[in-house]
Amino acid sequence: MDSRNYHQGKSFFEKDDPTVKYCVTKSVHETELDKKLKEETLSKAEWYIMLGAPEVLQLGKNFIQLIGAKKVLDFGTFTGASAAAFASALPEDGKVLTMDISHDALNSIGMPLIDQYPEIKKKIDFRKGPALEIVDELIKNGESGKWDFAFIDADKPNYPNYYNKAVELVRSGGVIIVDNALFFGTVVNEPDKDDLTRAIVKVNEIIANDPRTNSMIFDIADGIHLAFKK
Ligand SMILES: C[S@@+](CC[C@H](N)C(=O)[O-])C[C@H]1O[C@@H](n2cnc3c(N)ncnc32)[C@H](O)[C@@H]1O
Repeated sequence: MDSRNYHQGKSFFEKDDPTVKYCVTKSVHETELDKKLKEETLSKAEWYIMLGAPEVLQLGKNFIQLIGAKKVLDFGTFTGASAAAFASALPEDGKVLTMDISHDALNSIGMPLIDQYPEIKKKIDFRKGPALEIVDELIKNGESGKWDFAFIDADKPNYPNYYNKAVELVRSGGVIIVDNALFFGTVVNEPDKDDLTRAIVKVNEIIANDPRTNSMIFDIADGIHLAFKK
């Protein structure tokens, strides 16, 4: 851990803030599985701070349904919370391809819960390996422009690469959510803090100047950069 306040922003760490509580109560609709994954991850995972914020996952679900998404890319599985949330918003024939270099947290915490919901599990393709290699393989196999939605939430130094690959893979009208766009305030207060912060600053710059997408940064949870493929 470093000097960042990793408890800043996400609603499950801001329980005493009445505005956060109001917004979450009025707009976040977690499934039973979403709630179980959140509770087990927060209580059992060593790196529980990595858990996706329910409000960000809700926004992802809303976009998935709005654009009629069927194919979702999920960069960073961890315990499976984002993959399971997105799968719950997809139609029967929808698919989430979720990528992670490790399945330790998934196997020990997430999968025993996901196993209890076969209708969700059958929509998720759990791939173990470096996400960059997996998406490069997709591009090589002619999958460019065939995906609807992407959520970028894996290793920070690769965020610029993941964004560029996601723009390539997502169709026109598709949506990309880049998580941690404010990186606990460091992109504003200490943009040169370290390689991780510099990578987030860089991806925000790439998106801001990208003629392939329209975009907007939102100050929810740890910040998200939304990109809409033209
Ligand atoms: C912030 S967590 C993902 C959280 C998850 N999306 C959620 O909503 O709870 C980041 C994950 O990225 C994974 N990761 C790190 N480097 C990676 C890489 N090169 N390729 C794929 N996944 C990676 C980590 O193992 C970790 O589980």
